[in-house]
Amino acid sequence: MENVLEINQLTKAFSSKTALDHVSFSIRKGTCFGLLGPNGAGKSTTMKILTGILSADSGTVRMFGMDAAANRLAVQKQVGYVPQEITLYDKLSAIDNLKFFGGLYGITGTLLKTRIEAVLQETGLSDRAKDQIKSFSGGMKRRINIACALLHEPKLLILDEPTVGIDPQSRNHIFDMIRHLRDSGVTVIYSTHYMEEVEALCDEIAIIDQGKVIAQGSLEQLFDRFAQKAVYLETGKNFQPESIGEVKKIYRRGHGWVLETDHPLAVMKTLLDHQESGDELKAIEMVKPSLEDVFLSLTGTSLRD
Ligand SMILES: Nc1ncnc2c1ncn2[C@@H]1O[C@H](COP(=O)(O)OP(=O)(O)OP(=O)(O)O)[C@@H](O)[C@H]1O
Repeated sequence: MENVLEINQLTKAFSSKTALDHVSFSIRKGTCFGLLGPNGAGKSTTMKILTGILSADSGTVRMFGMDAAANRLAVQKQVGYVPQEITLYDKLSAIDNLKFFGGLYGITGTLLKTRIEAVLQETGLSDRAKDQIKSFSGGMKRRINIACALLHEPKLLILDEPTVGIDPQSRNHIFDMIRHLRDSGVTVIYSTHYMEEVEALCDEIAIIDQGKVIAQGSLEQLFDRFAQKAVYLETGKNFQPESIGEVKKIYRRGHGWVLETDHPLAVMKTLLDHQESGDELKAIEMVKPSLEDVFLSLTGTSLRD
């Protein structure tokens, strides 16, 4: 599958602060790509370089097969950007905001009318079209902000932490919109510091920390490479966890034990065999790996810190 975006060795510093340190990744057409990292990792800086708001100190960006710096206008026409800060006119209605942003993209007349109807439908806010933005919840404002970025039917949609501080209903709506766009062939870059969002939404992920991409791949690849596999079990009093082979580490969790192992199936079989020989087994399951485990194993710190 063709790459919509190829970033190679991107660097950016603000005075003495290195924001991006040789960042490279590529994104395939029609995928949702998650840029995951803590505050200050460099996510916004990367996105601002992609949209031409900032220029990189060094490195290259290729978009749709073109050098982005040399073909800024041609590239920009195919990119929709939803910045972290909501940029709407509070005193204007949703529809007037959309007319304004449509004008910025050079869309006018019947096409503008059709596109406004389409994006309002996509955001689920058609019935609020004539209401002033100041009467909208944070989540609804965010949805209109996304609608603005979709007016010109971009092939690549870049969203910078779009769910910070919004209600669950709007969040679910945004997720549905993104999935729908992705399924219709739009490529999406989604930045967040919420691991659960990346797990729910993204096909490919780059984990960024202190300006560096520290891991990249699909969820399965990241779990496979970086998350410790484990088995959780609850047993009767006689259980002696030390007696289980192939276990690297054992610790208590809730009413049971977590057994870290590179061979969870073999450990589960051993445990089930033990049960046949009289040990009381109340629960046994594989521990589902998470991006939190991946981040912890890569950096030694928690993303939630
Ligand atoms: N205009 C600027 N001037 C000085 N430093 C900046 C500027 N913009 C970003 N930085 C610094 O660059 C680093 C990366 O910031 P960036 O905003 O890209 O991070 P982020 O991952 O998007 O985090 P956040 O979620 O907090 O926005 C941070 O240390 C930040 O303080």
